[in-house]
Parts: sequence; structure tokens; C-alpha cells
Amino acid sequence: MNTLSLQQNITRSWQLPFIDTSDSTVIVGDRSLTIDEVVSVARYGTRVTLTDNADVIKGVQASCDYINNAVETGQPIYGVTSGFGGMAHVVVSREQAAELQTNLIWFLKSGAGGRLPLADVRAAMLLRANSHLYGASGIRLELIRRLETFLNTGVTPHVYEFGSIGASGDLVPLSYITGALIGLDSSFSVDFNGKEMSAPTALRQLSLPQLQLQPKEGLAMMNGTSVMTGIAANCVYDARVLLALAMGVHALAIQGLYGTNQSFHPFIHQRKPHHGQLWTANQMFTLLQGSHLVRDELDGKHEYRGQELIQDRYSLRCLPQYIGPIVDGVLQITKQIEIEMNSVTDNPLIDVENQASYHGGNFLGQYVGMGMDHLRYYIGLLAKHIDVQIALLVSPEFSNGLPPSLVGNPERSVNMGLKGLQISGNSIMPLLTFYGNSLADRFPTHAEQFNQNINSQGYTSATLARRSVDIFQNYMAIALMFGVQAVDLRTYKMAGHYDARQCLSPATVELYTAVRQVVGKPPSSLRPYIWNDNEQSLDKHIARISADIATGGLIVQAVQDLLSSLH
Ligand SMILES: N[C@@H](Cc1ccc([N+](=O)[O-])cc1)C(=O)O
Repeated sequence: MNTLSLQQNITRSWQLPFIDTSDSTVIVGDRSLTIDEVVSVARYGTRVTLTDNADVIKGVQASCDYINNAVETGQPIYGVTSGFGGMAHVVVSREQAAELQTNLIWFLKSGAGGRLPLADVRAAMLLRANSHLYGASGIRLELIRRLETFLNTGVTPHVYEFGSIGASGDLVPLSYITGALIGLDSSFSVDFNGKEMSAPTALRQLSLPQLQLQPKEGLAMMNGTSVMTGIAANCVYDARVLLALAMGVHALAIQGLYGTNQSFHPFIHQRKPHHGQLWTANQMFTLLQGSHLVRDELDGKHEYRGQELIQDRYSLRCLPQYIGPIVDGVLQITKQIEIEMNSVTDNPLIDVENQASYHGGNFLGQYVGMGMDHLRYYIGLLAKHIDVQIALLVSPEFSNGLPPSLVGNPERSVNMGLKGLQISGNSIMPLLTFYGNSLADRFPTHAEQFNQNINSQGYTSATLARRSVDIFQNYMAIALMFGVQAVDLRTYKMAGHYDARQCLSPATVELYTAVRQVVGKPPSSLRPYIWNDNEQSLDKHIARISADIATGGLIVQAVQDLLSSLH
């Protein structure tokens, strides 16, 4: 594997500086964080403010008081007055209780591989602060405030891409965040708005002192699902954008193929009313409304069409039945990740009201592991569907008469059209279905002296989802290029010119125009998007479109209605 390009990919979503000059703020601690809020903080630097709810602040302090009292009175509590994991039988004295926490950072400092994207680490810090504000963790407000400061000043600890089995949550990744937060040692490093430096140096620049952890604080910081959940939140956001774009691509392909709108008739779908199927049919119905490039057969009529089939092939006709379960699945994952984001994920948990603490396992990231396994699986299924649509578009026997490989200028007989683009897409699609394989079921049974003997692999599943989303953005770029060229060529067949804006449905014009703008080729009645092969670099177009998708640019804005209806 080319590690350099992998490394570049891993760091692709870095956005610097992480400082938003607008006055919008995300409040943390009200137990209602959304994925959109996580993304706005993680990627676009929206400021964070800890809640000023007095009960919340009191609860945080009360959980610390409970721990201090337990240590003073010598009560046996896991990870406070005992050793960790499979060594939980070891008794830890009051005098060693603080050192136990710092030592936890040291022995967990064992990450490997490349670095997580900064935006994923920022999401993790936000979620860790949110979790701690429930007042069930025994961690000082001062430490939680430090997470707020890091986020608002653009200080992001370096975290490795390997190291967590997603069972005790993300022990190893969170040890890097914790070490940096307290400035434990110069071997902990951070990114300070684009500058690499040691954590103690960053603290000095922020005029913050190094901190000594108190009993339970190390465990509270490191025992949790916040890193995998942060990555997952960013990936779910991206996957929802890609799902909306897939709908847009299909709407372009159906118009390029001169498909019928009849298959999206509400009568059909009300008779099989799965939520996702209804959503998909309804959205496609709207996306095609008013188009001059579809067979308008909503009245229930159908005609013999010579050598063409009387009804469309399955990739068009069964689109709602195929995409429907994917929509339902993505919605389910969204709900589960948002619950995980607003959860307390450490152990033990302190019940201040009843002056008790409970040993449990909220750190097990199975919802994230399975959720990210499923997300990658759904991405693979979406890619497979787009692949067959492209295959129809390039084959005259299936395309209702488009030129082979969507050649623009047939007079130049060396033109081969989008042949290379299809091959490139064909190299990506199998990878996406491959990434759809599950990881949660492949776990080490003996992990950590058999203590963590059931584990989610949620962290690695989430980093794979990040990779799958990145690759899918490239594939989506290719699909959009096919869609745009196809509707131009269909427009020529129907209207004798190449400006598809005049024939497309109103709901797809914006997407079409956004793609033409992003690649720097405005629509024209005289030429389709691709006329001669040697007049553009297709690779540059792929790069521009996928960068626009990754950063929520014009192309994403063009499917905003679809996105906001996805619930
Ligand atoms: N998540 C573990 C805590 C833990 C287990 C193991 C380790 N460790 O490093 O082996 C650390 C912390 C629990 O609460 O039981």
C-alpha cells in the first residue's frame, strides 16, 4: 500500500484554522447535541460554550466530592482504589490514587499508524466534554473547561489511527487527548492552528498550567466511546450527503436514459409503505417533475416502443425498493449515533443523588461498531447501484440511443468519450463493496487478560467508514460527470441543442449547474459537457467535484432540500 497517499487521505479533512468568526455557538451539556452541531464544531470551528445550568455544574462537583470521600474512607471502587482491567484485584492506597491515573496515560500511550484527521479529534473532544457534564464521572469542571478551550483556540492533540478495540471505549486514543490536555510530557504533541508543537508548549502559549490528575479523572477521561463516536458522527454526516447526492445522480441518469416517471407513482408505493421506500419514491417523483427528458406516463398509459422495452430495467424501475432499506438503515444509524453522542460512556458511574457508584460497561462501543459496519455496507450497495446505471448509459443497446461511451463529438472518430472515466469508476466500486464487510464480528477473544473478552472494534470500524466515505466522494464525482454528460446528449436528441437546463426537471437543474460550475465548464447550447477527449483533464474534474462534496460546497447545497427531508 502507498502509505503516503493513505496518509494524505487520512488528513484530507483538515480544515484550518478552526476558528469561526461568526457569533454562533454550540452549547454543551444540555444533553441534546446533534450530528450537525458536531460537524460545525469539528470542521468549521463553531465556538463551544459549556452550559451555565447551575444544576449541571453542581452535579459535576458533587461527583468529584463523592470520589474524594470514597478515597478518604478507603472504599473499594474500580479504577479509583483498585488496579485496572484484568488487574482489578490489586488494591490501590489513598496515597497512590492520583498516581494511578497518571500512570494510566503512560501505559496506554501505545498508538500506531498514521494520524486521525484533526476534525475527528475535535469531534471526540466535544463529545468527551458532553459526556462528563452529566455529572456521573467524577471529573473536575476545570478539566472539562480545558476541552472547551482547546476547541475554541484550535488546539488539537495528535491521535494515532490504531490502538482501540472499542471495548473499554477508546483507551489508547483518549490517552493522547488526556496527556495533551494536562500537558503531561513533551512527547504529547498537538496541532495549534496548523503549527505542530508539544502539548506543554501549547499550554504555555494559552497561559494554562500543567495539571495533576485527581482520583478517577484519568479513567473518566479515557474510558469511553468519544473518539469512535466523533469519527462516526462526521461519517454519518458525510454519508447522508452522499445518499442525497446518489438520489440526484439517479435523477440525472433516469433523464439521460429517457426513463419513465411511472415507476415512482404513489399508487405503487402506498401499497408497500416502508418508510424508506416511500421517501425514495416520493423524492424521485419530485426530482423528475416537470422534466422534458422523461417518458411522462403518470396517467398509467404505456406504449410499444419498437425495440425498446415497454417498461424500464430494474435499476430504474425498482429504485425505491432498492434504496428504501438503505434510507431506513442510515436513519437508524443516525439515531443511534446521536444517542451515543449524548451518553455517559465511562465506568464506574456515580449516582450523586443516592450516593452510590455502579460498575458497568457503557464504554462498549457496539452501537458504533455495528453502525459503522452497516454504514460501509450501505455505501457499497449505493455504489453498486450507481455502477449499473453508468453501465446502461454507456451502452447504446440499453441507453435509448445515446452514443457509445457518451462520446460528445462523433465527427472526431478518435474520440472514445467517457471510457476511461468508466474504467476508473469500475476500479472504485468493488473497493466500496469490499469495505462493506463487517469488522464487529472479527474480534480478539482474549483481549487484555480476558477482561475485555467481548469487544466492538468500533474505533477501527469508524476509521474504515472514514476511508469508505472519502472513496465514495470520488466515486460520486465520477457518477455526476456521467449524469451531466448524459443529460446534455439526451437534450440534443430531444431538442437539437446541448443546454440541458432547458429540458431538465427544475429540481435537478441546480445540481447540474453546480457540477458545470465546479469543473469550470459552464453550460452551452453548442457543446455538451465533454465534446472532444483532448479538451479537458478528467482527473482534475474528479478532484474538484470530490473536494466540493467533502467541504459542503455548491454541489452539496444543490441537494439541500433532499438532505433536510432525510428523517
Ligand atoms: N473500561 C475498563 C477500564 C480499563 C480496563 C483496562 C485498562 N487497561 O489499560 O488495561 C484500563 C481501563 C473498565 O471500566 O472496566
